Amino acid sequence: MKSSNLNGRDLLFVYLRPQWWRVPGLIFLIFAGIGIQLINPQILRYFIDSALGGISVQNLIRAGSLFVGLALIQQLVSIASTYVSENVAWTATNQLRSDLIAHCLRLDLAFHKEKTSGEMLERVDGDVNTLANFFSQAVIQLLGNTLLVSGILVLFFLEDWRIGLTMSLFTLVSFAVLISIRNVATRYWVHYMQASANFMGFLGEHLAGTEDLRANGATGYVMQRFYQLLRPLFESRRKSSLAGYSMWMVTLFLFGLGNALALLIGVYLWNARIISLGTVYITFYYVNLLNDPFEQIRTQLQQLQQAAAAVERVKQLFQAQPTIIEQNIASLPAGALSVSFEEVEFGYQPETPILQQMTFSLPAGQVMGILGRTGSGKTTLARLLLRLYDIQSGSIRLAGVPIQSVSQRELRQHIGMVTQDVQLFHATVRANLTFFDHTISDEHILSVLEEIGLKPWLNALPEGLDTLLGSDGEGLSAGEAQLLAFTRVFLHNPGLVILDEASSRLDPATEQLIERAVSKLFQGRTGIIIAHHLATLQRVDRILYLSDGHILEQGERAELVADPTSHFSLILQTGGEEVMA
Ligand SMILES: Nc1ncnc2c1ncn2[C@@H]1O[C@H](COP(=O)(O)OP(=O)(O)OP(=O)(O)O)[C@@H](O)[C@H]1O
Repeated sequence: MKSSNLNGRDLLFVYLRPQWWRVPGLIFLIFAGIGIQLINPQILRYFIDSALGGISVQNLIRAGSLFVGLALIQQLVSIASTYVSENVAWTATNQLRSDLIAHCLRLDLAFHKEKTSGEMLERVDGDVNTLANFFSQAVIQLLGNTLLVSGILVLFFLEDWRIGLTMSLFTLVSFAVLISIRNVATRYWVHYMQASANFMGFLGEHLAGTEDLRANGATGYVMQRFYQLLRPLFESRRKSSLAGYSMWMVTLFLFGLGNALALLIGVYLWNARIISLGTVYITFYYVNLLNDPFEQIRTQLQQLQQAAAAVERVKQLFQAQPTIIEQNIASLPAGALSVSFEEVEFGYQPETPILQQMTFSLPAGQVMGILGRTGSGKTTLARLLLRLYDIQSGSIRLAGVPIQSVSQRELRQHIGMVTQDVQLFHATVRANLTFFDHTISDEHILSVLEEIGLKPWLNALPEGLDTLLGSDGEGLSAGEAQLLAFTRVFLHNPGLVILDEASSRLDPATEQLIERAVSKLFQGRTGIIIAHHLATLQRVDRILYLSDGHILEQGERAELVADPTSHFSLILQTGGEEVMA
């Protein structure tokens, strides 16, 4: 569904329109439910007045049964309308959810780096849930309850104009009082929600970082911050609970007042022989029937505001557009790809350049090692090759083809990247390796695992390829996680592989496995290694030495080694730890 250029109301219309055929049924159910609620007390009046008038027990039983039967039907109608409205709401909002997720996945990295994952969850799930709740309950209740209150007031007038007038005034005043105190309670509630969001954000971040916090002895600091956040949480919660309680008290008082008024006027009119005892009773009954709709209209009005705000935020999210414009006017050849950068300039913010005057080339099938101090731009260079960001000027070509003329999909198919921080999902080993691509056969996966030396690891797993991995690769060593990432690349078979080498030291056995896997990975492919160990550079054909976003030195490794004045030989002589960080 296309939703980017819509205003808030249109957005709702687009998603609710396919549900239109359910609307007449829903309206019928709402009217039926209200009708029964209004009619049923009339049977009570008949019951009371007839009992006093000396009617036969059989007729009384009949009236009683009718009352109970109608009450039962009313419950069934309310179940049916809830069923239909939940269906309307969730079918419409599930479509909205899927469109939002698909839209977010299309947005580029720059957008996602700007938003925290909590914020995205709030947009895609929290706001859409608010809308779903609004459509499933609020619309029905708001509409139904408004009709019910109006119906009750009309019935009061039909009974006697004095009852109608008194009760209409009572309704208006009560409603005004409830709305005005609600504003006070809402203010406290907003404070509490903010304090709670701060607290949850803090908790989430620190629980995720438990390992580092404990290793660095920062638990005391965390506890102190915890107490600092707990205090406002406690205070705002107390205030908002008190405000909520006071509202409840006011509501109770108002209904006590309503009952007293109904009794007073009822008794007065009965004494004057204007109405029957049954009418006194149903006046009393209808006043009590006002209780629920009042309470619900009040909360539903609040939900209406929340839903309006949610629609606005969802609409804004839809309006965010990818800055990377897709073109599909060229394709890349199969096999190893040459890489060339010409006069590339790039900054995450255009006014702050990160890579400047970057010109180098790497022939197809060769391996280039990139080294440089931390922050020199190594990762940025890799991101540009994958076109996660667009450059400000210059050109990047693969096999002579400018990368912006190739579709993102094709680019991803021809480039494999292994980062230091391997993302693993809470799914089977198979799904983690194939990224849920069912066309890759188990035989193929097993042969690649064998080739990479991960077969013994796989054999030790309880259910082989079907074993579920913990989220975030829990239970895997950093080396194993990297080997799994290598397997992904092998299965995918790209022509260019970018490897951000693990900077931490691995145990010698894993190191050896990785060494072997890397050699295989680069066979018949072009390779770029962001190197963190000098030893790694022994395997490369070319060197690119970055400093502060510039190329300090580049060339064939053998030539640079042979030249004693080169920066690279200097690093080799000194061990060069600081540039290999
Ligand atoms: N998403 C981003 N937004 C803004 N600036 C960024 C972003 N990512 C990196 N930078 C900045 O770009 C510069 C180059 O960073 P980059 O990560 O490419 O360096 P690096 O050489 O890979 O460093 P390291 O070896 O520590 O990974 C740094 O100054 C960094 O602060």
